[in-house]
Amino acid sequence: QVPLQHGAHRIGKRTDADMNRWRDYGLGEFIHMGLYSILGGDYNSMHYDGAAEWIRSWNKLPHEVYDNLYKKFDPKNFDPEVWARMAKNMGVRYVTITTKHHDGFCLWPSKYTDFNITKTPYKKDMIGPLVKAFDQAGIDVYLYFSVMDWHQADWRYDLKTVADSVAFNRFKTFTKNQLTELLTLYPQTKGLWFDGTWDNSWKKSGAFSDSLDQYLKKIHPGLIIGSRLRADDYGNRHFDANGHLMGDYEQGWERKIPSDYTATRGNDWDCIMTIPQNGWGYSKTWMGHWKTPYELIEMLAKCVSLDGNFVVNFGPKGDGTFRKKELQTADSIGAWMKVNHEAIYNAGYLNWTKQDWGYYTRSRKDGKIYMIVFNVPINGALKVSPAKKEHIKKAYLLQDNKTLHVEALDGNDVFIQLEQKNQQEPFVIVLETGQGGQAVEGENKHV
Ligand SMILES: COc1ccc([C@@H]2N[C@@H](C)[C@@H](O)[C@H]2O)cc1
Repeated sequence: QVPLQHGAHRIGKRTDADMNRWRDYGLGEFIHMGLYSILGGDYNSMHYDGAAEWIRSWNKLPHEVYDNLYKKFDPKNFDPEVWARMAKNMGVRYVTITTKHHDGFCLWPSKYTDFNITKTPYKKDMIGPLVKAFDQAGIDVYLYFSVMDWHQADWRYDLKTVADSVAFNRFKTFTKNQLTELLTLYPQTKGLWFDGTWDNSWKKSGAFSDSLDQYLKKIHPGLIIGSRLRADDYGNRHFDANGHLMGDYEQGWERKIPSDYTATRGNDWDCIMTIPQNGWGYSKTWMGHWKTPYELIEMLAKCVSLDGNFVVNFGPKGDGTFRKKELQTADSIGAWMKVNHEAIYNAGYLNWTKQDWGYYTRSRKDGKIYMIVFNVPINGALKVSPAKKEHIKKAYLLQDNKTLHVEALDGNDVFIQLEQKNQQEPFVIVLETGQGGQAVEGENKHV
């Protein structure tokens, strides 16, 4: 064990009520809205092929052109109730909204910089109405905040000179002030989602990141902060020099999902995912493959089966509306969740052997076991190998309670026989199990 002042202060999961609520979310939504939403990845009829919210870093776009976009920022058709209803219908239980991305533009009336929404034609605060609308819809709100701030003269990528450190100390104070402002203006906020913390300047500020984390939780008890905020004494991020997670959950799964349970290291975690291949802010022309609702539902099932949450990102247009394909995606996921949410909400990992047909989840409320089926075998027989002392007593379709035939195999394995094999979308089977005792009777019991 390396002695650390600013490594993990808690070993193992955080288990208070706020964190237990976070663990049970299952499905979430991310929203990226900012000046970049105006351009949609294009400038001067050229298309930037990077992530649209990074267009300011494109050498074909002069910084002062980008930074003057605030003069055009006017989401005329923005309606927080519409955003909240879309999320509610999709079945999400938490939403993370960008308050300030790397470009430094603030969607709230910050008194620490004029580069904020009150100086735009729109003038009004967007964060307050969104927090209120989501909160009233029963959706927990988290605020995305980029530490890296390209607009602030005191931002530094590295600390090479005394002057760098003097400037960066001013920057740290600015950052702490803005975060205090956000938590004071929007007390319903359940957590902060930090980004832009990979540069050397921040890696050398482990002590500050630790004291900031503790300060924010002191002024906002219960606040949830992932592992992307802190650096330890040696600049390690997410996991300290002793391999312990620094944060309330692992926040590294961006556009990727753990391969198996081992890869989660037993921590809480969530995966944030773009619907296109990459790109978080609105892009007029989507590059590459647009994930279907089927693919997103399979990612959701996989995340929950590995004790994580799954968060789908949306990038509204500069006028404050969502593109049609995003609305359709939210609708399709919502339709599936209406029927199958029992297998997703308050559910998590089950230590049974993974089978080809799909994923197991187990309810944290009543221990019920769910099979989320994506691949039906040609013979319609779904293999289930319960853990040693667990036996399948009954199997039925969640959508219509139809009991399915269970055939005992060797040991306490079973085949669950599907009567029809032409399902058009993923479906859920509920398993009722008994500890010990007699397995389900099978006609041709193998001896
Ligand atoms: C590969 O480097 C990056 C840096 C920043 C990001 C930002 N994190 C996501 C949550 C988006 O905000 C993206 O701009 C993504 C990849």
